[in-house]
Amino acid sequence: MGRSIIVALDYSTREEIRSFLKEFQQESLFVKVGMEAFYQFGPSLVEEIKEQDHQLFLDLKLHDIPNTVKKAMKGLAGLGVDLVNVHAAGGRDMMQSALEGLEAGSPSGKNRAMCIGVTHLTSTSEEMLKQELHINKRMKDAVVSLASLTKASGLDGVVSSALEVPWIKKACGQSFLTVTPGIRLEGDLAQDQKRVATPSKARSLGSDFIVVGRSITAAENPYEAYYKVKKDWEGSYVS
Ligand SMILES: O=C(O)c1cc(=O)[nH]c(=O)n1[C@@H]1O[C@H](COP(=O)(O)O)[C@@H](O)[C@H]1O
Repeated sequence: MGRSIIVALDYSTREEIRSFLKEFQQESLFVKVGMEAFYQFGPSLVEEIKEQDHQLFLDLKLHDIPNTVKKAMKGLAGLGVDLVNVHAAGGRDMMQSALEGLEAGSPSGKNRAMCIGVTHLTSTSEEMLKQELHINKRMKDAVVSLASLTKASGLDGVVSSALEVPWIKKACGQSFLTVTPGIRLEGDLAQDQKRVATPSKARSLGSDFIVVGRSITAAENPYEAYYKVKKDWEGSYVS
């Protein structure tokens, strides 16, 4: 898995998803199907996207008791997606059970999907961390703590904001994947996101994948917006 853009297909109709993907028949994308689309359109949407040869992140952020997460992951593994996630706050047993479920449900001869842990949502500020979650830590330390637990549980990486990536890489190693939402093009509104970065900033901080939703999907021309994000992301590449 190389560094790339993951487009969050947070559309409320299947038609909008289809017409977005229709623009990319010549190019294989990495897309994300999250709760909004999956809860409405279900596994058949995943099958439809996989048939078009796009890579797929199924973002359902599982967070439940270990046994439930294991069984749920076993079911999701059969969909043949490339990347799935859980909330790291579910703990070590839950994360290990997620991996066991994924392995048990993966079709024989196929690698299991990559599995990552969500640290602190990019919609959480340091103030919220203290006032609402009663975690008296700097955001970077709270994120690194969950990233280290995720790594110790055997997962492949984490979701965090781009701003914490250098500390995650320092604590968990360069090959530990960092998937970073909260991405905005210069001048775009942050909306509900609190920890944001531009694609070029995320790249320079070392993100492996940026997750981009509204900067692309809510643009007047999503196709052009995708290439604008791509140019900003790739333009600042430092090898
Ligand atoms: O797991 C995620 O993908 C995720 C984690 C997180 O901390 N923050 C976050 O925004 N996301 C997802 O990333 C996407 C960001 O969308 P935009 O804010 O529209 O770019 C949404 O689909 C969120 O569900």
